[in-house]
Amino acid sequence: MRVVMHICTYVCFQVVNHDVGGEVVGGMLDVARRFFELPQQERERYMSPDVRAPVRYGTSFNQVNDAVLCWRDFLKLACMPLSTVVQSWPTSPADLRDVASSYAEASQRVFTEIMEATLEALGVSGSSGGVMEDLAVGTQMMTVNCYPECPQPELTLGMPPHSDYGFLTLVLQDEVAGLQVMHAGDWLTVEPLPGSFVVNVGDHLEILSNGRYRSVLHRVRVNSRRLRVSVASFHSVAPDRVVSPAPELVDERHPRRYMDTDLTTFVAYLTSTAGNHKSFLHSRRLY
Ligand SMILES: O=C(O)CCC(=O)C(=O)O
Ligand SMILES: [Fe+2]
Repeated sequence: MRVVMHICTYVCFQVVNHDVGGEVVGGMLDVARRFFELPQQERERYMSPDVRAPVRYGTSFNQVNDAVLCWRDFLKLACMPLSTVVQSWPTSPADLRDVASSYAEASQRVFTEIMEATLEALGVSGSSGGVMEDLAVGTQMMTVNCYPECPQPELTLGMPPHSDYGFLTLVLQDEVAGLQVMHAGDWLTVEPLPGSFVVNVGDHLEILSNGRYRSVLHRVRVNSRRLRVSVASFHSVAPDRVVSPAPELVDERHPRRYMDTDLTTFVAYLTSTAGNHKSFLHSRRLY
């Protein structure tokens, strides 16, 4: 695969010309749409208060803590190890398991390729405690988002400003704009490029890179005209695996900026607070 990257802003980029077939990305958006068209009772079977559940349907951002609800429904699917977790995924639409597992595999493949290039660019490839090996047996969570048409879009958001927790997030958006990233004090809309992946730097990469790469603050706006669907795939190491600044990137001129962290600490943080903005990451900062 030859990845061509279009730098759309300073803080995130879109990948086009990847080797994931149109039927895989198109199929994923299509089955996502059909899932959200299912009767409410069918979807509600997957509701769970347990944020660690391998399949979880819900609404808003963090339903338990949000003071103001967001205009969004979601289906979260754990994707690793795929052959085990797929058994708990929804059985309806009938092709969801097949289509979503092909998509999850493709996304993990693209992630691995971009992550290898990223480590090389940082000068930590082949070392840093075998991060690629840890990622190969790490975690992948897929969030399928649906933002219905909203009669008063100026009163709410699809998602509040936040950064993602993992190393990189691959976002597949349909043709409806809504995702915005913060750059130099302004919200920039990431224009949908059909079939492309938007790649966001997450908190774990900010920590690993000792702040060379910054996780991107982003939000989702809703509109009154068209429902929007997106699929975000979050990639990280296993929940108990510690993420720390790569030793190669810490020296006298670049002191260590972050405490060690792991996914378990992040989940505990999320269940205790609204977790908006970059608050989790800031809680891991040393100065
Ligand atoms: O809907 C989008 O474009 C982005 C979704 C997102 O930021 C997330 O699921 O964390
Ligand atoms: Fe996000």
